[in-house]
Amino acid sequence: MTVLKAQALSKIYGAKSSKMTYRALDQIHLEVSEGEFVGVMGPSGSGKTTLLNLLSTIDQPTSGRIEVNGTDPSKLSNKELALFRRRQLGFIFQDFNLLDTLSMKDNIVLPLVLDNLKAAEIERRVREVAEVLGIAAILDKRTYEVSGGQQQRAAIARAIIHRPAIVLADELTGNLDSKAAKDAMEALKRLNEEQGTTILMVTHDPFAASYCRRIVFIKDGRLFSEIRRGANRQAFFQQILDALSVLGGNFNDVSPTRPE
Ligand SMILES: Nc1ncnc2c1ncn2[C@@H]1O[C@H](COP(=O)(O)OP(=O)(O)OP(=O)(O)O)[C@@H](O)[C@H]1O
Repeated sequence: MTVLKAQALSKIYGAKSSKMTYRALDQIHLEVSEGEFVGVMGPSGSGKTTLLNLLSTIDQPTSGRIEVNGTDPSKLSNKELALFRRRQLGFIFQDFNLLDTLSMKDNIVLPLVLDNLKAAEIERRVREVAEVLGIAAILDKRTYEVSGGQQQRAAIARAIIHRPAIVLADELTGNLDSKAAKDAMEALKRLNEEQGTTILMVTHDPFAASYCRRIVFIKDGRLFSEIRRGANRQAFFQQILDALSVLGGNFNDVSPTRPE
């Protein structure tokens, strides 16, 4: 089943009346099926953030259509859109976006509290996701008492606890050291393989990307190429580096020597 469908998506920044317009995305087609783990890569300025902002309904396309689970968010009222975002989408950010005043557990359960789930069901779900993400022991701690890696895994728990149709992640390993990045990616891989969580992740990082099952590359706002992982992640890592070198452009964060 197709969870996310983007058809002929274009984004032009700048007012139509002004001469200063910029075509950041040009006729992007992208379909993500249920249970897929898709990476989006491309040089700086290629349009990755713009694409993610459109898919996450933070911004609207200049032309083209988006559907998530059969719903076109542009047809929703503001109130319906807020509900749609809260129920159908899960977000993971580079800087975790956890609330410092709350415990890890209170951060994680926020989407369920907003949806008025029963306390016993909330408790059951938080235990379940904390177990999968290896953060059961730190649920009562605050952000400043745990590592960046643990914060990111708590943020992943918050992104999936309400069982969204798709999880959208933006440079989720960008603020993590290599060990924490590996832990976060292994956790996402487990969620994808064992629970069928559908994930779309924008990243600069070939190591993080090697955990995806499919990667689409964009350049100058257009789809450039696509690769799929076979059984071997190491081989896929090399394939990603090769694809990036063909793509060209500026990849400041690429570190091909990162330890496995
Ligand atoms: N609000 C805006 N107004 C005008 N131009 C913009 C705006 N946002 C982005 N752009 C331009 O659109 C292009 C795509 O930007 P975007 O941030 O989507 O790229 P990116 O691939 O995410 O880059 P990076 O990897 O550096 O984060 C860039 O040339 C950028 O300068």
